[in-house]
Amino acid sequence: MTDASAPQPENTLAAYRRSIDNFDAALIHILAERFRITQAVGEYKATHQLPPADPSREEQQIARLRALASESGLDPEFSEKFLRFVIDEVIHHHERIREAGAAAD
Ligand SMILES: O=C(O)C(=O)C[C@]1(C(=O)O)C=C[C@@H](O)C=C1
Repeated sequence: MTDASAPQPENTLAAYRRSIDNFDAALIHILAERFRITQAVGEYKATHQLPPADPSREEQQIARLRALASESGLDPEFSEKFLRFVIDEVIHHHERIREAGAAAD
C-alpha cells in the first residue's frame, strides 16, 4: 500500500525546480537593472573623461559583499568571484562606450 497523501518524489523535485526557476528569473531581472544603471554610468564617465574602472571602489564593494555573504551563509569566495565577473563585464562595456565616443569625435 502506498500513502496517497505522501508527496511523490517527482512532485517534490518539480516544486523545488519551480522555485529555482523563479529565483533565476529574478536574478536576470536584477542583473538587467544593474546593467541598465551601469550603461548610464559608462556614458557619464565617457562624457566626463573618467576612467572605465575604479579599483578602489571595487575593493570597497568586494569587502562589503564578502561580509554580507558571510552573514547570509553564502561562500564569500563565490560572492567575490561573482561580483568580479559582473564588474569585469561592466568595465568592458565602459571601454566600448568610451571607444565609440572617441570614434565619433
Ligand atoms: O562605480 C563605478 O565607478 C562604476 O563604474 C560601476 C562599477 C560596478 O559595476 O559596480 C564598475 C566599474 C568600476 O570599476 C567600479 C564599479
